[in-house]
Amino acid sequence: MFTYTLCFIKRKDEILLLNREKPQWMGAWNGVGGKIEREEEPLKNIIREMKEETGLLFKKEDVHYKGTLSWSDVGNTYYDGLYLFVAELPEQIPYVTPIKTAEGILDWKKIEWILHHENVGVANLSYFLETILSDQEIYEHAFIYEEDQVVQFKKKLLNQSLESV
Ligand SMILES: Nc1nc2c([nH]c(=O)n2[C@H]2C[C@H](O)[C@@H](COP(=O)(O)OP(=O)(O)OP(=O)(O)O)O2)c(=O)[nH]1
Repeated sequence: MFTYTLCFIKRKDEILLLNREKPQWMGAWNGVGGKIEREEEPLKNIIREMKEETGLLFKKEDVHYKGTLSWSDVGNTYYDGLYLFVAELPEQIPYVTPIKTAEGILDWKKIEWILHHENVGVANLSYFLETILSDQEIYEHAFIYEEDQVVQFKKKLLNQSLESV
């Protein structure tokens, strides 16, 4: 069981990103999410975090599980991870941005923009974002970090449903 969740909210060709206000990766864009509370299911957690951070309340059916992301260091002194989701925002829901929140600034960004610009997203965004937005398969994305930078990345098909984590 991992500690965190992370979700990318999608509307047509844009995604809602959070410009992080705190370390690590302060000033970089990421999805929204947070820490899973004891005995909270990952899907429940991400729906709660999205409501808290963006004000948007999603139905379970609009939030899709996209696998996991894990991290450790070269010496394996730490290991943790998160559950990845992509949520579809129905087009009829109006949503005004940017919005300043306690976590940072939220803004809609063109998917093409974030995929094709290096160093605007948190350290590992470019390794997994395209996959989770366009690939129907579910993967485990495993990273080794050194001082918050990716030194190794492995991607493996995941045969585990969210219900069995
Ligand atoms: N892209 C990416 N996101 C990550 C990684 N590690 C990691 O925690 N996150 C995400 C998961 C969460 O959505 C968010 C957690 O960061 P945070 O510093 O705001 O966590 P927090 O303990 O304050 O949690 P909370 O109070 O918001 O519930 O960052 C990573 O390696 N890559």
